[in-house]
Amino acid sequence: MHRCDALGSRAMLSLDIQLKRGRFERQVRIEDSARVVALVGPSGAGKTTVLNAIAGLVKPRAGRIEVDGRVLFDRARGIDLPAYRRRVGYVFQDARLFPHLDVRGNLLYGRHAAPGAGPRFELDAVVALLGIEALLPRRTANLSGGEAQRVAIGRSLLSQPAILLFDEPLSALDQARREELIPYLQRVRDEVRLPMLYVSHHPDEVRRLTGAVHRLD
Ligand SMILES: Nc1ncnc2c1ncn2[C@@H]1O[C@H](COP(=O)(O)OP(=O)(O)OP(=O)(O)O)[C@@H](O)[C@H]1O
Repeated sequence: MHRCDALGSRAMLSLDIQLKRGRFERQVRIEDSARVVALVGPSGAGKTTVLNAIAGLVKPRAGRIEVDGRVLFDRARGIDLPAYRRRVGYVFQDARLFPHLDVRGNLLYGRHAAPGAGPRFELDAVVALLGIEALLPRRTANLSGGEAQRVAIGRSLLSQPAILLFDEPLSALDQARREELIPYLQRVRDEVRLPMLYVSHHPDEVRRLTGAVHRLD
Protein backbone atom coordinates (compact mmCIF):
# COMPACT_ATOMS: atom_id res chain seq x y z
CA MET A 1 0.00 0.00 0.00
CA HIS A 2 2.84 2.35 0.69
CA ARG A 3 4.67 4.16 -1.94
CA CYS A 4 7.91 6.06 -1.83
CA ASP A 5 7.48 9.42 -0.20
CA ALA A 6 10.97 10.64 -1.01
CA LEU A 7 9.86 13.32 -3.36
CA GLY A 8 12.11 16.10 -2.22
CA SER A 9 10.61 19.48 -2.84
CA ARG A 10 9.14 18.73 -6.25
CA ALA A 11 5.52 19.82 -6.44
CA MET A 12 3.12 16.87 -6.36
CA LEU A 13 0.61 18.98 -8.21
CA SER A 14 1.67 21.76 -10.48
CA LEU A 15 -0.84 23.59 -12.55
CA ASP A 16 -1.10 26.91 -14.26
CA ILE A 17 -4.25 27.09 -16.36
CA GLN A 18 -6.65 29.50 -17.88
CA LEU A 19 -10.24 28.45 -17.34
CA LYS A 20 -13.40 29.61 -19.02
CA ARG A 21 -16.95 28.36 -18.32
CA GLY A 22 -19.66 30.56 -19.77
CA ARG A 23 -18.98 34.02 -18.38
CA PHE A 24 -16.61 32.70 -15.77
CA GLU A 25 -12.98 33.21 -16.65
CA ARG A 26 -9.88 33.01 -14.52
CA GLN A 27 -6.25 32.01 -14.31
CA VAL A 28 -5.39 29.46 -11.63
CA ARG A 29 -1.90 28.60 -10.53
CA ILE A 30 -1.24 25.94 -7.88
CA GLU A 31 2.27 24.81 -7.12
CA ASP A 32 2.72 23.24 -3.75
CA SER A 33 5.17 20.74 -2.38
CA ALA A 34 2.59 19.66 0.23
CA ARG A 35 1.06 16.31 -0.65
CA VAL A 36 -2.42 17.15 0.62
CA VAL A 37 -3.70 20.55 -0.41
CA ALA A 38 -7.04 22.13 0.46
CA LEU A 39 -8.72 24.21 -2.22
CA VAL A 40 -10.95 26.80 -0.63
CA GLY A 41 -12.78 29.93 -1.68
CA PRO A 42 -16.26 31.36 -2.07
CA SER A 43 -19.02 29.72 -4.05
CA GLY A 44 -18.44 30.26 -7.75
CA ALA A 45 -14.69 30.86 -7.37
CA GLY A 46 -13.97 27.91 -9.64
CA LYS A 47 -12.97 25.10 -7.26
CA THR A 48 -14.97 22.38 -8.99
CA THR A 49 -13.86 23.66 -12.37
CA VAL A 50 -10.23 23.23 -11.29
CA LEU A 51 -10.90 19.63 -10.22
CA ASN A 52 -12.72 18.99 -13.50
CA ALA A 53 -9.77 20.39 -15.46
CA ILE A 54 -7.38 18.03 -13.64
CA ALA A 55 -9.72 15.11 -14.28
CA GLY A 56 -9.94 15.96 -17.98
CA LEU A 57 -13.63 16.86 -17.88
CA VAL A 58 -13.08 20.55 -18.62
CA LYS A 59 -10.49 21.74 -21.09
CA PRO A 60 -8.46 24.80 -20.08
CA ARG A 61 -8.02 27.44 -22.73
CA ALA A 62 -4.30 27.48 -22.05
CA GLY A 63 -1.71 26.26 -19.60
CA ARG A 64 -0.28 23.11 -18.13
CA ILE A 65 -1.22 20.46 -15.54
CA GLU A 66 1.33 18.10 -14.05
CA VAL A 67 0.78 15.48 -11.33
CA ASP A 68 3.78 13.94 -9.61
CA GLY A 69 6.00 14.61 -12.62
CA ARG A 70 3.47 13.38 -15.20
CA VAL A 71 2.09 15.92 -17.68
CA LEU A 72 -1.68 15.57 -18.12
CA PHE A 73 -2.24 18.71 -20.13
CA ASP A 74 0.04 21.11 -21.90
CA ARG A 75 -1.65 23.30 -24.42
CA ALA A 76 1.60 24.60 -25.89
CA ARG A 77 2.89 21.06 -26.51
CA GLY A 78 -0.44 19.71 -27.70
CA ILE A 79 -0.76 17.28 -24.76
CA ASP A 80 -4.30 16.58 -23.52
CA LEU A 81 -4.62 13.09 -22.02
CA PRO A 82 -8.17 11.73 -22.16
CA ALA A 83 -9.88 11.42 -18.78
CA TYR A 84 -9.52 7.63 -18.65
CA ARG A 85 -5.75 7.86 -19.04
CA ARG A 86 -5.20 10.53 -16.39
CA ARG A 87 -5.34 8.20 -13.39
CA VAL A 88 -7.46 10.58 -11.36
CA GLY A 89 -9.60 9.34 -8.48
CA TYR A 90 -12.55 11.69 -8.01
CA VAL A 91 -14.81 11.64 -4.95
CA PHE A 92 -17.88 13.86 -5.05
CA GLN A 93 -20.26 15.32 -2.50
CA ASP A 94 -22.67 12.47 -3.18
CA ALA A 95 -21.18 8.99 -3.53
CA ARG A 96 -22.62 8.34 -7.01
CA LEU A 97 -22.58 4.57 -6.53
CA PHE A 98 -24.18 2.34 -9.15
CA PRO A 99 -27.59 1.33 -7.77
CA HIS A 100 -27.77 -1.92 -9.78
CA LEU A 101 -24.56 -3.30 -8.26
CA ASP A 102 -23.80 -4.39 -4.71
CA VAL A 103 -20.90 -2.83 -2.83
CA ARG A 104 -18.40 -5.40 -4.14
CA GLY A 105 -19.59 -4.77 -7.69
CA ASN A 106 -19.19 -1.03 -7.19
CA LEU A 107 -15.67 -1.47 -5.87
CA LEU A 108 -14.65 -3.70 -8.76
CA TYR A 109 -16.38 -1.66 -11.45
CA GLY A 110 -13.57 0.74 -12.19
CA ARG A 111 -10.74 -1.52 -11.14
CA HIS A 112 -7.63 -1.22 -13.24
CA ALA A 113 -4.41 -3.14 -13.16
CA ALA A 114 -1.72 -1.02 -11.60
CA PRO A 115 0.57 0.59 -14.12
CA GLY A 116 4.22 -0.35 -13.98
CA ALA A 117 5.55 -2.87 -11.53
CA GLY A 118 3.12 -4.72 -9.31
CA PRO A 119 -0.33 -3.86 -8.01
CA ARG A 120 -0.62 -0.83 -5.82
CA PHE A 121 -4.18 -0.86 -4.47
CA GLU A 122 -5.70 -4.31 -4.02
CA LEU A 123 -9.27 -5.07 -3.09
CA ASP A 124 -8.53 -6.66 0.29
CA ALA A 125 -6.23 -3.88 1.43
CA VAL A 126 -8.64 -1.16 0.34
CA VAL A 127 -11.58 -2.90 2.02
CA ALA A 128 -9.61 -3.19 5.26
CA LEU A 129 -8.40 0.40 5.07
CA LEU A 130 -11.94 1.70 4.78
CA GLY A 131 -13.55 -0.82 7.14
CA ILE A 132 -16.12 -1.96 4.60
CA GLU A 133 -15.78 -5.77 4.81
CA ALA A 134 -19.29 -6.20 6.21
CA LEU A 135 -20.78 -4.05 3.47
CA LEU A 136 -19.47 -6.06 0.50
CA PRO A 137 -22.67 -8.00 -0.27
CA ARG A 138 -24.98 -5.08 0.53
CA ARG A 139 -26.95 -3.21 -2.08
CA THR A 140 -26.12 0.46 -2.14
CA ALA A 141 -29.60 1.92 -1.69
CA ASN A 142 -29.71 1.58 2.08
CA LEU A 143 -26.12 2.43 2.96
CA SER A 144 -25.70 5.45 5.21
CA GLY A 145 -24.17 8.52 3.58
CA GLY A 146 -20.85 7.87 5.33
CA GLU A 147 -20.77 4.20 4.34
CA ALA A 148 -21.53 5.13 0.75
CA GLN A 149 -18.67 7.63 0.76
CA ARG A 150 -16.26 5.00 2.09
CA VAL A 151 -17.28 2.74 -0.79
CA ALA A 152 -16.86 5.61 -3.26
CA ILE A 153 -13.35 6.27 -1.93
CA GLY A 154 -12.55 2.55 -2.23
CA ARG A 155 -13.82 2.47 -5.79
CA SER A 156 -11.64 5.42 -6.70
CA LEU A 157 -8.55 3.80 -5.10
CA LEU A 158 -9.07 0.59 -7.07
CA SER A 159 -8.86 2.55 -10.30
CA GLN A 160 -5.16 2.95 -9.33
CA PRO A 161 -5.15 6.74 -9.31
CA ALA A 162 -2.06 8.93 -9.26
CA ILE A 163 -4.01 11.69 -7.48
CA LEU A 164 -7.20 11.88 -5.44
CA LEU A 165 -9.62 14.76 -5.90
CA PHE A 166 -12.26 15.38 -3.25
CA ASP A 167 -15.10 17.81 -3.91
CA GLU A 168 -16.70 18.52 -0.52
CA PRO A 169 -17.00 14.81 0.35
CA LEU A 170 -18.50 15.52 3.77
CA SER A 171 -20.93 18.27 2.97
CA ALA A 172 -23.93 16.03 2.27
CA LEU A 173 -23.53 14.37 5.69
CA ASP A 174 -24.85 15.38 9.07
CA GLN A 175 -22.37 16.24 11.82
CA ALA A 176 -22.34 12.74 13.36
CA ARG A 177 -21.69 11.07 9.99
CA ARG A 178 -18.97 13.62 9.25
CA GLU A 179 -17.20 12.76 12.46
CA GLU A 180 -17.41 9.08 11.53
CA LEU A 181 -15.89 9.62 8.10
CA ILE A 182 -13.04 11.96 9.01
CA PRO A 183 -10.84 9.23 10.59
CA TYR A 184 -11.18 7.18 7.39
CA LEU A 185 -10.15 10.17 5.30
CA GLN A 186 -7.18 10.63 7.64
CA ARG A 187 -6.25 6.98 7.15
CA VAL A 188 -6.45 7.36 3.39
CA ARG A 189 -4.31 10.47 3.61
CA ASP A 190 -1.69 8.80 5.80
CA GLU A 191 -1.60 5.31 4.34
CA VAL A 192 -2.05 5.61 0.60
CA ARG A 193 0.23 8.62 0.36
CA LEU A 194 -1.14 9.93 -2.93
CA PRO A 195 -1.31 13.60 -3.75
CA MET A 196 -4.73 14.91 -2.77
CA LEU A 197 -6.63 18.07 -3.62
CA TYR A 198 -9.48 18.62 -1.22
CA VAL A 199 -12.26 21.17 -1.77
CA SER A 200 -14.03 22.26 1.38
CA HIS A 201 -15.93 25.15 2.91
CA HIS A 202 -15.21 23.99 6.46
CA PRO A 203 -12.08 25.37 8.19
CA ASP A 204 -12.20 22.58 10.76
CA GLU A 205 -12.13 19.91 8.05
CA VAL A 206 -9.33 21.69 6.23
CA ARG A 207 -7.28 21.86 9.43
CA ARG A 208 -7.80 18.20 10.28
CA LEU A 209 -7.24 16.77 6.82
CA THR A 210 -4.87 18.88 4.79
CA GLY A 211 -1.31 20.14 4.99
CA ALA A 212 -1.57 23.33 2.95
CA VAL A 213 -4.31 25.64 1.81
CA HIS A 214 -4.74 27.19 -1.60
CA ARG A 215 -7.35 29.91 -1.77
CA LEU A 216 -9.29 30.97 -4.86
CA ASP A 217 -10.83 34.38 -4.27
N1 LIG B 1 -21.07 24.36 -17.70
C1 LIG B 1 -21.01 25.64 -17.33
N2 LIG B 1 -21.49 26.62 -18.10
C2 LIG B 1 -21.43 27.92 -17.74
N3 LIG B 1 -20.88 28.32 -16.58
C3 LIG B 1 -20.39 27.38 -15.76
C4 LIG B 1 -20.42 26.00 -16.08
N4 LIG B 1 -19.84 25.32 -15.07
C5 LIG B 1 -19.48 26.23 -14.15
N5 LIG B 1 -19.81 27.48 -14.56
C6 LIG B 1 -19.57 28.72 -13.82
O1 LIG B 1 -18.21 28.73 -13.47
C7 LIG B 1 -18.05 29.35 -12.18
C8 LIG B 1 -17.26 28.46 -11.26
O2 LIG B 1 -18.04 27.32 -10.92
P1 LIG B 1 -17.50 26.20 -9.94
O3 LIG B 1 -18.57 25.17 -9.82
O4 LIG B 1 -16.16 25.75 -10.40
O5 LIG B 1 -17.33 27.01 -8.58
P2 LIG B 1 -17.05 26.46 -7.11
O6 LIG B 1 -15.97 27.32 -6.54
O7 LIG B 1 -16.79 25.00 -7.16
O8 LIG B 1 -18.42 26.77 -6.39
P3 LIG B 1 -19.19 26.01 -5.17
O9 LIG B 1 -18.37 26.27 -3.94
O10 LIG B 1 -20.51 26.69 -5.12
O11 LIG B 1 -19.28 24.55 -5.55
C9 LIG B 1 -19.45 29.67 -11.68
O12 LIG B 1 -19.70 31.03 -11.93
C10 LIG B 1 -20.32 28.79 -12.51
O13 LIG B 1 -21.59 29.35 -12.69
